[in-house]
Amino acid sequence: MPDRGDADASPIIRVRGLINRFGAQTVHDGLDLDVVRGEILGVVGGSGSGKSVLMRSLIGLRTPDEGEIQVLGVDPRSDDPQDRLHLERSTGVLFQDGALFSSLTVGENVQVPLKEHHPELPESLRYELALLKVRLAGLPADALDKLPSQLSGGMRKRAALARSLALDPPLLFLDEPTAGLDPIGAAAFDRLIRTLQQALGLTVFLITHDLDTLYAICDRVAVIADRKVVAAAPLAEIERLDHPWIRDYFHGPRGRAAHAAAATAEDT
Ligand SMILES: Nc1ncnc2c1ncn2[C@@H]1O[C@H](COP(=O)(O)OP(=O)(O)OP(=O)(O)O)[C@@H](O)[C@H]1O
Repeated sequence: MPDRGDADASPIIRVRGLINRFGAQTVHDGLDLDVVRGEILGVVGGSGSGKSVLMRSLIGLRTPDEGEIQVLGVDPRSDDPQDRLHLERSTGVLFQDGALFSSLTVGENVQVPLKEHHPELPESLRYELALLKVRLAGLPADALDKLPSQLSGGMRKRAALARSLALDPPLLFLDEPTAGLDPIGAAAFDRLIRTLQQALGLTVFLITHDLDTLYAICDRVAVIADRKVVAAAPLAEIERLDHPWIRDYFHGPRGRAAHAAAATAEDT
């Protein structure tokens, strides 16, 4: 029986010596990362630095060229069906585009993982559970019977979040959840993630370009540069590091504005 990472002290995600290559291009070269149980870890890095490839490796969509990955104590590419099932049931994923089935209503979308993993549940209970998740994600009950195309971009993100929460996973992967949202919608989505993380005790791996998100909700930030995680620490520590990408990102005009906005929010 593998240790499926139930001991509280162990990191919920552990990556060692990860190497990912595409032909002659090396995207990750000896990347190490720990994600601590119960934290929101923001993952940042320049465009093409390998954030999404890292997430794909963690959720088992890509076999790394080298290195070790443990998610909840399990190798995401394990051949053991029990391990794969354990991970599928314990992780929720929100892809950048939401990836909802366009021909299904929001309620049907949320029920997809429930049908797959709990076919024994009666239809009425599945419906009730879908309603609960939709409400948890901050959508009105009448969103349940709408098609994704009938929702705004922000509501679609919430619907996709509701689906990712369908199985009550302890671990959430979010790829740029606020991309494409206006600043007010993005701030509301940030608050929702923070609230859910606290209420449900979630661990969140969150890829973002959004500096406001980092300041508003991330407990720690992992910076990917030079094909590795060059730093993983609370934001206050990251800001002090003398690394060219970190300097440009956090101390450029947008970084200063986000910092000032966060300081103002704390004062009020
Ligand atoms: N399936 C693939 N085949 C070939 N190259 C790929 C593939 N997937 C990713 N890459 C390359 O790997 C690099 C990292 O891609 P990735 O999508 O992880 O970057 P990212 O940090 O998420 O970027 P962004 O912030 O722009 O979304 C890029 O140069 C990309 O072109």
